[in-house]
Amino acid sequence: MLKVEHIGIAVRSLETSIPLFQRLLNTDCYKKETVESEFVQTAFFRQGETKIELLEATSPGSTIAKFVDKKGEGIHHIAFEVADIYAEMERLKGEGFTLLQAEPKQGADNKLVCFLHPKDTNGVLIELCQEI
Ligand SMILES: CC[C@H](C(=O)O)C(=O)SCCNC(=O)CCNC(=O)[C@H](O)C(C)(C)COP(=O)(O)OP(=O)(O)OC[C@H]1O[C@@H](n2cnc3c(N)ncnc32)[C@H](O)[C@@H]1OP(=O)(O)O
Ligand SMILES: [Co+2]
Repeated sequence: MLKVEHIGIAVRSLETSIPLFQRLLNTDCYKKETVESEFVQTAFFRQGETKIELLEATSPGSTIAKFVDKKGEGIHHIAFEVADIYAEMERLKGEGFTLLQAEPKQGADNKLVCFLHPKDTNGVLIELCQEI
C-alpha cells in the first residue's frame, strides 16, 4: 500500500460541513461528486499528500445514512492507495481479510475501489483505491 489516499468522514449535510472544513483546513473543497452506486455525495479537500472525503447520504438506505443513524457523524473509513488493486485484493484474501466486493468498483475521484469488512480490521473500515 502506497499511502493514505483519503480519510472518509460521514456527515449529515455537505452544505453545513463544507464551510466548516474550509475554515478548519484553510483550503477550498476542490471537488463535489455523487457516486450513485453508493448513494452518497462526496466533497474532497487536499491536505498535504492525503485528502479528506466528506460523505453525505443521498438515500435513507445508504450505508452512510445507516452509519450516521447508528453512530452519528464521524470518521467512516480510511482509504489506502494501491498500485494494483487486483493483486492487493488477492493478497489480502490470502491473508484472511473479508473483501466486501468480488471485483473493484467505480469510486469517486477517478478511482477503482473495494472495501474490507471492519470485523477483520479492528473495527476500522478500510478502502483500497487505485487511480484509473
Ligand atoms: C465509493 C465511493 C467513495 C470513495 O471513496 O470512492 C466512498 O468511500 S463510499 C463510502 C460508503 N460505502 C461503503 O462504506 C461501502 C462499504 N461498506 C459496507 O459495505 C457496509 O457499510 C458494511 C458492510 C461495512 C456495514 O454494513 P452493514 O449493513 O453490515 O451495517 P451494520 O450497521 O449492520 O454494521 C455491521 C457491523 O459493522 C460495523 N460498521 C459499519 N460501518 C462501519 C464503519 N464505517 N466503520 C467501522 N465499523 C462499521 C457496525 O458497527 C456493525 O458492528 P457491530 O459490532 O455488529 O455493531
Ligand atoms: Co472513500
